[in-house]
Amino acid sequence: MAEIIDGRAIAQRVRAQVATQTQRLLAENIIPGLAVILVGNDPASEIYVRNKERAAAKTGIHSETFKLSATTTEAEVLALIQRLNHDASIDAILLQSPVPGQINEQAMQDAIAPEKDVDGFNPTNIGKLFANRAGYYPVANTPKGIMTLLEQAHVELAQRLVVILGRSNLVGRPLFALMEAQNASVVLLHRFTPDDLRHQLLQQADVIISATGVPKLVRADDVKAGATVIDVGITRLADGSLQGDVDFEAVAPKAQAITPVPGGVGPMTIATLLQTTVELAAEHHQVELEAGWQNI
Ligand SMILES: Nc1nc2c(c(=O)[nH]1)N[C@@H](CN(C=O)c1ccc(C(=O)N[C@@H](CCC(=O)O)C(=O)O)cc1)CN2
Repeated sequence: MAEIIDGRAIAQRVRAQVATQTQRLLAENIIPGLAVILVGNDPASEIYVRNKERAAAKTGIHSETFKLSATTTEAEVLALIQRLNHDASIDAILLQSPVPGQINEQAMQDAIAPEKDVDGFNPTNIGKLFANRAGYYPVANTPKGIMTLLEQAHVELAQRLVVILGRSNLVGRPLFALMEAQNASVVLLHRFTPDDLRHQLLQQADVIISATGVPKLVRADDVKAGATVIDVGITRLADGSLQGDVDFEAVAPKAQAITPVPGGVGPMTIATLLQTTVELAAEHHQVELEAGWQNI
């Protein structure tokens, strides 16, 4: 039976480290500031944003949430982003995704100042990631959190075959770059990959990351014995339960390590958001954070 990678426990350790780092910054009169913009009434987004507010407050980060109506215009969101770009009390700006149809999400991501782009969605930061530039820049929090999970579970990436299912800007694409930078051989598959090719590649993978939102897409016969399986998919079923992309019961007995849904990757997204907020605040004030995140 596989090791179950406990995302809640690892996220808790990241949050404790964020609280410690925040205390260090506060001692130098630096208050890390996070602005979260929520446009519209998507019920899941409302919960995620509330959880972000609560988690920030618990760690000592100053957070402000801007709840805008579903009819807010693009010009209004842009004006808010521009105001926050110039607000010295704000180190990190996040526009909760998805946004209503009248708003061009990419244009808003482009408008967030790269040095406050806590989601790492601005093309300047994406470019640095894909060019494997040295120095600090923000990276999308779900893939960054997955890298923390793998590190904490002592999963080796160098010289391993990693297969990623799903090429979103939120998960698959940045994860591809992060894994490649760790000297993994990475294959990024998507909805146009033929089923038989997907099956053949998955069977060879040392590490599988699935971020498709297709319930139970990854089955036991897709997985090589001893592989590590990371499930990013979260689908709410008719009975209210959550189902991942991986058939957990069937795959777990074959895998070396596996994340559950819920309680795997999900909790890392908010913990890593707080981590990135503190890192951005430290960057802005040119303060070196003493302990590395690897000490969690
Ligand atoms: N601007 C952004 N928008 C969105 C992001 C993001 O990183 N930046 N990610 C997701 C939503 N998200 C945070 O925003 C998020 C998703 C899931 C979880 C989580 O803890 N999931 C739990 C299950 C929760 C449940 O019961 O529904 C788990 O998997 O255990 C936290 C945050 C899209 N938008």
